[in-house]
Amino acid sequence: MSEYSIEEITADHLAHITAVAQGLAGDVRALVDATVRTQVGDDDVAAAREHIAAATALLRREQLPGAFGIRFSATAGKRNWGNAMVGLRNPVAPPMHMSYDGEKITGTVDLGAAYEGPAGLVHGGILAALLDQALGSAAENAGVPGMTGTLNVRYRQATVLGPVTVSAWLDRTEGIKSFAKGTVSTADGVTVEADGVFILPRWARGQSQEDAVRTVGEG
Ligand SMILES: CCCCCCCCCCCC(=O)SCCNC(=O)CCNC(=O)[C@H](O)C(C)(C)COP(=O)(O)OP(=O)(O)OC[C@H]1O[C@@H](n2cnc3c(N)ncnc32)[C@H](O)[C@@H]1OP(=O)(O)O
Repeated sequence: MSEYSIEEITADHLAHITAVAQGLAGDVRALVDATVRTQVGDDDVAAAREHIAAATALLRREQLPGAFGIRFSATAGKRNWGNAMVGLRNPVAPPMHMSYDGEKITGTVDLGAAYEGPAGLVHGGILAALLDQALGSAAENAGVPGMTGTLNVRYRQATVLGPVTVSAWLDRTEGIKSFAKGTVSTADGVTVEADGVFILPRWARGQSQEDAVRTVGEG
């Protein structure tokens, strides 16, 4: 799995690149929201597109050959900055901010117009993705990581666009299988429930638990 790598990084450099990455991703998220909601005329859209094309060309001057991958270092621990749900450097990620309280995980995220499904409501696929991430992270955090084998999602009531809380915890393990559960909540209460099976893949079995977390972990 060449997309996992280990690198040395100083605390100062980490602080610097964190700020740069968060700034850029935040700017692009703002651009996406502005794009969804803009009501300006054609001339302004054309002018904006020129600016966007110039910015894209600037960023393309030096690119990674592929995805960001997952990088480990002594200073930063695991950096999954390209992750589609939590990636610090990925403007597609809402992003969900994760916090850990023992084996319980809480993700907070503010879902704006870019995440709409039904009118004014969050797209169901986005909610499933957030739950996948949180449940997988709960298994990983409990030391029993795995790839998502099955994820069951029950949409109990509509999730209005806006602030959302995702909760996840490990329910039980059976050998190399971890069973995790979770919910999505808003001011309306629990809107979505999920349970999932996370499986340590064959190629990671036989490694130490620490190495398995390192090589299978993706959250
Ligand atoms: C570090 C941490 C991470 C941390 C994670 C952090 C957050 C992650 C969040 C994002 C998660 C993702 O998106 S992950 C990406 C989406 N998922 C994937 O791409 C997974 C693709 N699928 C696979 O790679 C594979 O099918 C696996 C790994 C799921 C299983 O393959 P395998 O390893 O060959 O499994 P195998 O030996 O045949 O079976 C082992 C046991 O699992 C059962 N089993 C096999 N497949 C499934 C299944 N889909 N659903 C249920 N159960 C299954 C079998 O019946 C068997 O049970 P028994 O007979 O032993 O009882």
